[in-house]
Amino acid sequence: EPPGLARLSPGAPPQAPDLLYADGLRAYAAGAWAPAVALLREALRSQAALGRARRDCGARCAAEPGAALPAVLLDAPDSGPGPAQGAWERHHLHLISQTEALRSLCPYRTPSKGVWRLRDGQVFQMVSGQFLLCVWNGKLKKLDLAAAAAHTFFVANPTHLQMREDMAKYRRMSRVRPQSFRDLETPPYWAAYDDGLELLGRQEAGLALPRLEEALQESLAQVESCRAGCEGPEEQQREEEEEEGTGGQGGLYETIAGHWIRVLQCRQRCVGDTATRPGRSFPVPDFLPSQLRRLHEAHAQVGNLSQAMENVLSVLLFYPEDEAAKKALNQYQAQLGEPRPGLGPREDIRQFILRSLGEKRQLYYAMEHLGTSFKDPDSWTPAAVIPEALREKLREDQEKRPWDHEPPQPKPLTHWKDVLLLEGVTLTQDARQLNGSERAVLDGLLTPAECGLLLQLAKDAAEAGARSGYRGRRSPHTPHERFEGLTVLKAAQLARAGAVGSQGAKLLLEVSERVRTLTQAYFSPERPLHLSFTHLVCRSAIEGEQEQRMDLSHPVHADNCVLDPDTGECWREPPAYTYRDYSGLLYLNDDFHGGDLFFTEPNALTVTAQVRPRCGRLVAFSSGGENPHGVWAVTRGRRCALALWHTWAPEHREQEWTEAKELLKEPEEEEEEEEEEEETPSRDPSPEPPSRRLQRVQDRVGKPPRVREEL
Ligand SMILES: O=C(O)CCC(=O)C(=O)O
Ligand SMILES: [Fe+2]
Repeated sequence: EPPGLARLSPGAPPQAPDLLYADGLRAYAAGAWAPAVALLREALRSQAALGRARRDCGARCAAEPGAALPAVLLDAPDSGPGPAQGAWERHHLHLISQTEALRSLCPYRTPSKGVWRLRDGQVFQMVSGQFLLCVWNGKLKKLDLAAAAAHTFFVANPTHLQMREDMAKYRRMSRVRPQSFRDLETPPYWAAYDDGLELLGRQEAGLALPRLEEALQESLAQVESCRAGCEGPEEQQREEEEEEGTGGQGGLYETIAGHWIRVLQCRQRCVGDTATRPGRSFPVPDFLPSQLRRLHEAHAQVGNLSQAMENVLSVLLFYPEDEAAKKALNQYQAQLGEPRPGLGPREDIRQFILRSLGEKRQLYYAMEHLGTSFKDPDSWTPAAVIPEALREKLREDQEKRPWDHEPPQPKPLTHWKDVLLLEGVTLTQDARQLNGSERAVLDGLLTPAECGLLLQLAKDAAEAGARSGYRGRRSPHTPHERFEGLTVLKAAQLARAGAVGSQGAKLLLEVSERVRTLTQAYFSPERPLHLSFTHLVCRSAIEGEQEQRMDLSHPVHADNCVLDPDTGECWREPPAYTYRDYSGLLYLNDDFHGGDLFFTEPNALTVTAQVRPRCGRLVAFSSGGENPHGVWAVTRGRRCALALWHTWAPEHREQEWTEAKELLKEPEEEEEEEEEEEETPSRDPSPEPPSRRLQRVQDRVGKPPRVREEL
């Protein structure tokens, strides 16, 4: 056991969680598993206690306005070099400093500096404490806790590949019960809300009510807790600014006002934060109204009409024009008979809305007069709260809003203008956006009709295979998916035999050439690339085997070398296809669940970028160790893509491509050629030089291959 570890004594007040965490890590490094687990659990416990203490203190501050103000703050406003402050600012400052002064009395306000640092986005580290916990617990044979910790970590970090594997291992262990996979950090309001909904579904409104009420109370408490935590990161940010010499220049007023605005912005985000969690979310931004709706319905079902009224009136506080709520209100009023003047919305919700609107007013004021920004997370904010001068601009922004979540606007590849083929193709993400060096996502390579034709080809080929006794086999990568692969030559042979349409087979060839041209133009304009292998691959989820899948559709790998995740090295030697230089994946559909492509760091663990397949989308990247990649499990439906690999080495050019091309020639073309050959018999004293024939084939390949409009 390393020296100087924090002492843990039951019942003692919580210690700074970051220090406990650091000690836990030291214990781990020394292999002292038992103290490591104890310290980490204590770190998590004290982190939670800290949150509660802040929340309670915050509530006390709000309840006791008007404490004495430090004179320095009140005297200060004019001392700064900023613009002269008017009465509003003075008043504002007064309010701010009042709250600030009070808050400074809160416990944990000035604990070890590191606590703030911990709060600053390092929750992940705390969660990774869970991760380490599970490793240690595995060693300590506390498997139940290990599985729960692993599950907890995994819910928060679903792309963590190491944990995915560990989870799979725990699931295979017969001693770990399914109930062990519980989320230690699921907020209680979620469990309560889920229970409430389930009971409502079973027409058990009476039992549902206490659970739904608990969910609402707990969510409001969680929002409070989040609000109370809004000062830590800001505090740190200010410290850093000061260290960098960027802070403190605008005078005390600017510093405090800036701080206050950041606090308000943070508080406004709290409902959203409470409503969201990786892997699970309430309908945001309707988090509170949606709970109130369930509540009024449940109360009405059990005949609590006055409570049904209170809840529906609360919904109307958010959305005064909500038709369904207005209708329900009328109905409840009619059922109640005599008017009840004393009945109003719930007090907790009324207070919540009043406070939130007060904050929004201040934020909009600052936006209008101090030039700060504020993105209102709520859709229920009444227009009257927004200053006239800002409304027009915000409305425009709102209209743009759906694009906020879309990938960056594709830019046309103007510098490839000379490549006629590229008409309609756009660059959606470049290497920088994909966090790599040689990676790109291009869209618009196929029309929907072309995708349809290639999907049909894959389907017909699979059926032809099934008829000849070849069943779609299990994927080589996972037992939970079927895998069908079709090469260009096989497609051409099947077309020749009439088993698949020749249009699809021809398109397959044409499209692969389209991808090659693009890949070369983008990554290797100076040095020709050749196709070395083209494969139309479909992966289908096997029904009934998709519950809690932990495996991948395609494990992380690099395409031209053997990846060693431990060292991050990639060995360019067999069995890898070492001659592959650039990879391309051209997707044909998106009507399946899961199946996104992802890139990782060379450790094969940290996901650096993800791409959702869709018709006509090409992901192209260099095939080496700089681009380890994999595919998330396909859990429903069928995912089809054209996988292509390019090489600089002409000797590795795909022979089958040329054979397929020959096979697919139309009879007239062949006749034409035969005729020509007859015209120039080999006996001819001046035979056509071989290059001429090659030229003709190339002409055909090179004739505007854009069949898109014709399809
Ligand atoms: O289908 C994909 O998105 C990736 C497939 C892949 O990486 C491969 O076949 O090497
Ligand atoms: Fe690959």
